[in-house]
Amino acid sequence: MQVAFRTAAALPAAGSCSSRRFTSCVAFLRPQQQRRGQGSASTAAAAAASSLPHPRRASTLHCRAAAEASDVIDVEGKVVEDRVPVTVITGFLGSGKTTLLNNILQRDHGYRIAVIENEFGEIDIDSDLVSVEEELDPSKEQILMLNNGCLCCTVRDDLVEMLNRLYDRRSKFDRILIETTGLAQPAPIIQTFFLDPKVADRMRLDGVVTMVDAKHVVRHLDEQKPEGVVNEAVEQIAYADRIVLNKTDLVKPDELGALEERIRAINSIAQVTRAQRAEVPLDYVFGVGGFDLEKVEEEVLAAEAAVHSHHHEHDHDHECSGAGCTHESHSHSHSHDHGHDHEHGHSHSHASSSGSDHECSGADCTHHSHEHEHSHGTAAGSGSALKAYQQKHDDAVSSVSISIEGDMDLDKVNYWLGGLMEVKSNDLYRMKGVLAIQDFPARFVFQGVHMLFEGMPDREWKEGEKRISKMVFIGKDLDADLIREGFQECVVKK
Ligand SMILES: Nc1nc2c(ncn2[C@@H]2O[C@H](COP(=O)(O)OP(=O)(O)OP(=O)(O)O)[C@@H](O)[C@H]2O)c(=O)[nH]1
Repeated sequence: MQVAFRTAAALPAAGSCSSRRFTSCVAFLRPQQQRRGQGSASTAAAAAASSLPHPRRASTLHCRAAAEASDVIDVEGKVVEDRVPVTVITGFLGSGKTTLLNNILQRDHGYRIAVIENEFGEIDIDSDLVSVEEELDPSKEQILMLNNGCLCCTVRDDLVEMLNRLYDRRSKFDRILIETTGLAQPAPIIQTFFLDPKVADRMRLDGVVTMVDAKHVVRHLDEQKPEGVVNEAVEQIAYADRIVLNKTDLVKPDELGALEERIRAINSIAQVTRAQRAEVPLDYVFGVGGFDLEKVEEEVLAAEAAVHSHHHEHDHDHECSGAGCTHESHSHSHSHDHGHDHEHGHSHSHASSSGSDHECSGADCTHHSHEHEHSHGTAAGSGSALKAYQQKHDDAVSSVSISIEGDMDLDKVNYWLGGLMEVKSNDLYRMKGVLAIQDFPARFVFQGVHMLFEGMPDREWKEGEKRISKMVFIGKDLDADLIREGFQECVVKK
């Protein structure tokens, strides 16, 4: 049996990066680091910083120090996670959240699961649909209802209270599942697990699983909302760690690729799987570790691979025969098929419903002038290994993935990333990255949600391994060029 004791992780001294977990080496923006960096900071970072209201970034960034105090360290010095894993199931109305929940609860997995259902209105319908007993029974799942509004806004305090009440009966369950309403915005729910100190200390957000209705998702994604009003369907995809493209029986098989592509363009980090009746393996939903720093690298790599294959696919399915058509100059090459939803009278703003259908035959064909805004940033940077991609559909929410070879200047990264977060925090939904910092033998991994940021040194760079920094951002109205430029400026000049 392992002996465990609690410890508070010490923050490193200024400039040192020796502790296992630390919050000050990269992008934690101690004011003195900002000032040091300011003189030599990048144009992009300087531009970003010039619009800062005041230089108090350090206080707006979330440090994991508080949560670190709850880390349980075993005798060998390893951190043992003792917080309760929580899975959030979200997805638009009717996408299959309750079906997934039922699937999970009916399986013989051995977990004791506490379920929090969130239902609009006073009449609780969903709990009737969930086939478990409500009575507290240690061997059964329990269902707790939050009926007086949407989890994402009006009842977040209720959620905190309910989570804390649940924790008092910690010995009776192993995991918590939260099913949101179909109109929930995931951000406030996610933030609850980081912002409320008690909850952060007791619970660990394992992952956000988003159900997507293959039949109707395009209609929801394309829905034009008034200025300032969130498109919940887009946001639910953007914040996801795992996406279930459900109800595949209701669309033609050849439409699924385009749907996945549309999803990946919004969120290149999340895994996407197809399903009918929400039938997915349990480990697709549990043990996701979507907010674990230890998993950042694989997710960043997967996001990069997704972007590559997306890029590659479209290089193939686009044919131009016109003299004036040069693929290199195209800002789009997507092949969306939005046609499947037309039975609902849906129309969208794309000039062409399908990039793949499009043939260039005229001398004056310039794809990049098409009304729809599909763009890939291409490899850029003179001689550097910098690559940045942005897939921009009409959805303002997209993923930007950057990878760059060469050591980064810590002060500059701090300054740039802090500036970016300060200026774009509302629009920066999620980000993950692995950085090569000058003179640091270990890689630095980080992840963030809006202004919440955590990072730590990871394994050491191996002998002969290329020191490549990679980052993925998911957000709204992201300027890929500006992000790329700012990041490029952080590379140590030789
Ligand atoms: N054809 C088909 N129907 C499905 C599938 N998955 C779920 N359904 C049905 O779709 C309807 C909505 O599913 P739910 O699981 O209740 O969806 P939900 O996301 O919980 O719905 P809300 O609570 O209204 O947000 C139900 O009638 C399900 O039986 C599927 O893969 N194919």
